[in-house]
Amino acid sequence: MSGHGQPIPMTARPGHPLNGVANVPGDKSISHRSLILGALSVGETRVTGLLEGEDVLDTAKAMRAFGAQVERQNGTWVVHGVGVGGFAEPSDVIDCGNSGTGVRLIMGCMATSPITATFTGDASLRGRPMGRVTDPLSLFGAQSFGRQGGRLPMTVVGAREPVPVRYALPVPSAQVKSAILLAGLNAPGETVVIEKEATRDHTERMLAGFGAEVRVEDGAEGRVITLVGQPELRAQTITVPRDPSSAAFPVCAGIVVPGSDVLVPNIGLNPTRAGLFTTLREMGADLSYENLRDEGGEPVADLRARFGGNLKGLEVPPERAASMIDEYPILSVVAAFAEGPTVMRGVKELRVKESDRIDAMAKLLRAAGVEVEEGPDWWIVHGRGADGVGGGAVAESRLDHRIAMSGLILGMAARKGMSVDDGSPIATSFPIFEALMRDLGADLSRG
Ligand SMILES: O=C(O)C1=C[C@@H](OP(=O)(O)O)[C@@H](O)[C@H](O)C1
Ligand SMILES: C=C(OP(=O)(O)O)C(=O)O
Repeated sequence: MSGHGQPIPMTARPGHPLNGVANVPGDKSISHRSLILGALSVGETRVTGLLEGEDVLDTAKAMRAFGAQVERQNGTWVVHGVGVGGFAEPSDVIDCGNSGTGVRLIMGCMATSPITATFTGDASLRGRPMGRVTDPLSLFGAQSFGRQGGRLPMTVVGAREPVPVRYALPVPSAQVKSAILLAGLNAPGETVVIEKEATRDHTERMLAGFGAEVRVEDGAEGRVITLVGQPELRAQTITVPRDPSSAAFPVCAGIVVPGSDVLVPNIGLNPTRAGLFTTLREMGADLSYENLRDEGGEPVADLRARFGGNLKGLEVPPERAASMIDEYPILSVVAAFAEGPTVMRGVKELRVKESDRIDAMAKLLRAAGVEVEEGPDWWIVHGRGADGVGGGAVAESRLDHRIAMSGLILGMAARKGMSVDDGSPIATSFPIFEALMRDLGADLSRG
């Protein structure tokens, strides 16, 4: 769990081109879901390529607390599930560390069982809104008792006689959608979630892969997802693909650090996740998709990112936001090295992530000499061109891995480098970031 150890100050310095192959770790979203769906299945689920970051390890611990067996055997994660409706009541508080995905999905999957669980997390997670999940869970018959504003710690009392739910998402959130679908697993009848904008669809796809009946229809109201409750989920063998959200960091570093040529192999280009790469290409980045192929019904490519030095700012289409929601911090770094403004609208959700990411990046960029304007759900970064960013400051990472990594990538290309006060949160999603960036040639040090 982040935020419990000593802060790790880190500094990145310019003048070191990045070259080589970057093998980024497994997808965080799919890793959480592999453990959770494995725990809700009958039989032995085997998972290779699991992201062994703190967020996912906290979910593994939580699944054990609800009665599943979860073990790592020679690099493969083996889960012996308890079946839908088989969760036991945990004997202690469930600590999900820094992970919004972990806590919200787990609340969903226990909310329709007759058990009670209390959830907490680190200071970042305790500041994030949980009402977006507990409101729809109350429609199944679950109750919740948390702090003011629907904050953790929070106790969820699962419904004894759950009823299925039909719910239109008020916010574009895959976590809320997933919590409802996971709760719907143990409710009789059909649970329906409607989303106006498509958010990442891993839960729907994986539920179908584990044997649940899931229908997805595009209608006038948006995407309508229907799950037939009380299936028997069957254990699966899963190979977790590499994480496009982690790939974003070496890709963007390759684009902004002069002289770089970086290959990031095997990255899924599921349209619900790939918005950043489309945007970078529109900005004029030298980013190519090599060896484009189909794996398990999804497009996959090796991403090759080279420094070109002639990026142009643009307006990111707001309807693209969900498909790149975790990538706005690193996009704002690329935008700083572009010519002209980059306008990002429809991104209110950035304010309720591990930190308020608009505020955190605006302060970081301003400290580096970049002008930023912001409003409740928009921000504009005024680019300074390929060699126009000064840097030379220490930014606060605010218990937010993506802010820490974004600050360090900025430092690799800014004239005076950049430091962050605490790189320890990086271990939540990308534990090998430091070693991987150094292997590419980055001058990245602690202190
Ligand atoms: O479902 C998921 O795995 C995730 C959904 C997104 O959150 P929201 O659902 O809050 O948008 C994203 O920011 C997070 O990193 C992972
Ligand atoms: C928002 C993120 O994660 P979570 O919501 O799971 O904490 C993220 O990884 O950028």
